[in-house]
Amino acid sequence: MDGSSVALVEEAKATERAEKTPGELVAKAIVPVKREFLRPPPLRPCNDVASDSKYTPSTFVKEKKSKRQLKRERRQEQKSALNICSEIAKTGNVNACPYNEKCRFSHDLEAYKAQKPDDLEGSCPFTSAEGACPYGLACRFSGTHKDGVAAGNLNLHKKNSEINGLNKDVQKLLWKNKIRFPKADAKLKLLGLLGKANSKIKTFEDKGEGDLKVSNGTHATNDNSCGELVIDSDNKVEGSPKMPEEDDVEGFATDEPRPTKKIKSATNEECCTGNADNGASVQEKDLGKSCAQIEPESATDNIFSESDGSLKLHPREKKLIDFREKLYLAPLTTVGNLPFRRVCKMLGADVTCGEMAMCTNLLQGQASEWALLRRHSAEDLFGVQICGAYPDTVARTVELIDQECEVDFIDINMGCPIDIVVNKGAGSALLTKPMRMKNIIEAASGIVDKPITVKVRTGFLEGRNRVDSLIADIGQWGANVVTIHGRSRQQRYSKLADWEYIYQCARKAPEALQVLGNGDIFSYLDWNKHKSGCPELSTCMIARGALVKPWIFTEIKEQRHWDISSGERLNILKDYVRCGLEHWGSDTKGVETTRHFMLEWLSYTYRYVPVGLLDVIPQQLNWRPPSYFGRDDLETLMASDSAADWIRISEMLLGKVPPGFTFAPKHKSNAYDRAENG
Ligand SMILES: Cc1cc2nc3c(=O)[nH]c(=O)nc-3n(C[C@H](O)[C@H](O)[C@H](O)COP(=O)(O)O)c2cc1C
Repeated sequence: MDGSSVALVEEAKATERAEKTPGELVAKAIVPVKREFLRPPPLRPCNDVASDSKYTPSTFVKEKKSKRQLKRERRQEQKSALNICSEIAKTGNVNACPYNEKCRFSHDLEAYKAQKPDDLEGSCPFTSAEGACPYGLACRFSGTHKDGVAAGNLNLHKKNSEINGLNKDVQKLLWKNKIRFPKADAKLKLLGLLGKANSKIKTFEDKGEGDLKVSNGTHATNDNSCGELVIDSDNKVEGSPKMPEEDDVEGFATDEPRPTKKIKSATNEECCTGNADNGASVQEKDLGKSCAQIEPESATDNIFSESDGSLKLHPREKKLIDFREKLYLAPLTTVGNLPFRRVCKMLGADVTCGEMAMCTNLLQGQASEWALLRRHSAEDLFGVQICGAYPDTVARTVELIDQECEVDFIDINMGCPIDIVVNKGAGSALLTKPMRMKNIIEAASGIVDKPITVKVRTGFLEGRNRVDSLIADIGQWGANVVTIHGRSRQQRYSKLADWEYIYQCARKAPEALQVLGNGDIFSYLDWNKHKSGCPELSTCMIARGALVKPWIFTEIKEQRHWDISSGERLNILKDYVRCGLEHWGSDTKGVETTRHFMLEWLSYTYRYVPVGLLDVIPQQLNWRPPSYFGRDDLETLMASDSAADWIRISEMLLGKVPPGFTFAPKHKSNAYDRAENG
């Protein structure tokens, strides 16, 4: 079909839509937009945002480069004028860097200044903070810096607002496999789970879970990824954004490659590795004694004290959290990053949770994975989510997080549907292995006083729901909360969430186990319906509803449909940009990382149709928006499903994209039934 015939077909479809009654549109899951706002869809070669626009050239899939080649290119890029050494940028003094010519970054201040793009509009996000901007001359808002104020310390800035950074010393010990896990191992031994047959913890050379990479792009791990991305010189997403301090702040984790030589597992098999048969009968005092016999190689090699009283496996007093009525923003890989969570907090979310982090990657000290555990001071009720296939990996991760991070609860993802996770036996695969599920929950909950929560789907296979038969056990095993996403793994996002089944499970749950429902909540009426439909539910979790309209939390709190204006929506994006620049940095890299994640988010926000344009209120999450005009140009732009228009929005807030810019959303939001991580 040529262009003009496509246009005719589209126009005919639009006319047909305009002739349908609101009821007929709803029956077809199309948003019933008032007739006067409808318009024919703009002409595009195809409806796939990834191939849309001049910004996404067909060369998007690049040839695969070897690790060595990538490393060489990275080094060259670091030395180029684009990447000024942070010490020099901070002070403006070319002699300020203690590494001199050994520094990996450019010291050519004049060349840097010559190529530095003009400042962006707006003011530096750090100017109101104590001290001055930690990015100094490299800040894209440096013109707004106060003269004569020395650049601030990035670490200090972050310390004031962000916690849960991985300590560099701990990271090195993790790399060397020299951290020991007395609580986890004692508990595993007690449960008879520390024997070789059960232990799946691998050394770095093992190509097991640790090499987990996710093919569909929703979550990739080992070499920088998982939602926190690094943008390379072409601004193509490669992995996790390197937190600035990973490079240059003493004491924080780094993305430097781990040592390659074969490392012996520090687990003392004789002492701590139990025998699967005898574990359950081992006496507590014997456990304590045998573990205490291990001589750490040096005092600093063993960060956990051997005389830790917690080795005594007395049942712990859990610090319980009452989730009732609390508005819970779901864990969301990639898009549920710290700046997004801050925005949701501003708009009324009560509970936030980090993006899913893989246990094996955390245990290997991968900085990009640890970045997923970061928490902002605004997140006053915060949990992290982990995913693992075996009790030992999960229990050790829980012990490590308990030791290293400040979190209010730890959630175990037992619902992740993506193949690479499921194929390793983690995520929703656990729904087919109740014994493994039991062992994981018992081991994890037995070693910390923080609540252990689990997130599940209804079951693995369509029509074979499992959770109702497990729910009493889940409580018995030690979980304090279970969140049920009302779909099976097989179902992914197709069909509506089965809330009747969620209610059934909630009614069967023991009193001590709080049950949270999850699926398709998109308005305060959805929320009210589930809360009143099943008083046994403690609360509900909101995922895509918050992505598409983060003000859903305000709507629920204020019990209204907010006919939000495009200007108000833009202000929310501005807040995100400010939080993004604070988190990822106000230098070029930080700006582009912020842009990248904002674009990921914008690949959801266009699905919102303003209340004032609707024939039927409220909009439902599974309805597809037709093409329509907004009440002003900005509203029309915000309704676009084109990546080029999302980029235009980003340019309103973060300046022009660099030459050769490409963007394709990780989660293709126009594919309504794609699998995500939960
Ligand atoms: C982009 C995206 C990322 C997600 N990442 C996670 C995750 O990291 N962990 C998780 O348990 N669920 C994840 N999920 C699933 C959601 O938390 C939630 O269970 C699911 O979307 C159903 O809720 P909803 O209908 O409100 O969207 C993700 C969902 C989306 C759309």
